[in-house]
Amino acid sequence: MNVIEIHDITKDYGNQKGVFDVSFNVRKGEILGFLGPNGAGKTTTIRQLMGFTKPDKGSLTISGMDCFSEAKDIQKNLGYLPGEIAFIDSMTGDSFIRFVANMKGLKDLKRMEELKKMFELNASGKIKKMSKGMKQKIGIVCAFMQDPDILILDEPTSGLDPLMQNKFIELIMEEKQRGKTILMSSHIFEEVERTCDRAAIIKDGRLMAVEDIEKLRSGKSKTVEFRLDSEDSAARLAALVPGALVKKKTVTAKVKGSMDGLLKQASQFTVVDMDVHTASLEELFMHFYGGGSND
Ligand SMILES: Nc1ncnc2c1ncn2[C@@H]1O[C@H](COP(=O)(O)OP(=O)(O)OP(=O)(O)O)[C@@H](O)[C@H]1O
Repeated sequence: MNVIEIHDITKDYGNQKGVFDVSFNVRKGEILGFLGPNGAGKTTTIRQLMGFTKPDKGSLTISGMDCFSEAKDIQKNLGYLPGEIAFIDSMTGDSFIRFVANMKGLKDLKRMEELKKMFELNASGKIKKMSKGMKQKIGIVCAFMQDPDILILDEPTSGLDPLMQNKFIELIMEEKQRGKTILMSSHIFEEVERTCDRAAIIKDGRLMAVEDIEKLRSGKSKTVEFRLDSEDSAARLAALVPGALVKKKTVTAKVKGSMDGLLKQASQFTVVDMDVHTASLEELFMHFYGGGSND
């Protein structure tokens, strides 16, 4: 069952800016990573999901309700972490959190206290004097304290140090265990790899792919390097393997999927050494961005 549905939306800001013909869904209990370079259209899409702007064409629904006309009802059961939080700088962090809790009609503040403890947040000072990381923690507390079933998070770990990024990943995994549905935009592929079931990749306002993280992993290529006993053997092996490169006694080949064929070819020669390099998920990520190669 889909909780979030985006049907063929276009929001055209002119000059090729905006989002164009974007469609994807987030299933119940799923964590979907929304990835893309700066200016790709992640925030534009998220703002339409929040009902802040209306698409020029297409529709968005959350739990079957229209994101624009029924935004108020949707937000009763939704946690939202904006990319840039509109703080009231003269307030203390604690008074801001209480202000948001009041707005949401939240009476039980137990979860809020748990979250503050989890992120080691002392929010008693004025927001204007806080670091970006502290402000981000306040945003996280505000998004999760109501214990909503659906969460929309725009670059949730932005500004957090590595320790706090890990805490955030723990929190996300806990929430997933508890059946929450989460859409999370990110620049950090490792974070998406560790937490998400699927990734939707957007570039220049257009959706490039929606893939299972498992499938992305299995689609990665490996670079295999053989060192043979002679230059002659190396040249003969390279001639058997399409696309292989040869340099003196070394043969380098790229493989996607099973390595069996390549190993059988190499076993006809005397292999002195062998090295296998698996493309990192980040390399794969760059491939989707069009900024590198991972063929
Ligand atoms: N209100 C607006 N008017 C005109 N152009 C806009 C408006 N909002 C966003 N844009 C442009 O639309 C494009 C998509 O922006 P968006 O903020 O959605 O990207 P993003 O993927 O969230 O990027 P980032 O990772 O930098 O946050 C950008 O080129 C941006 O400048």
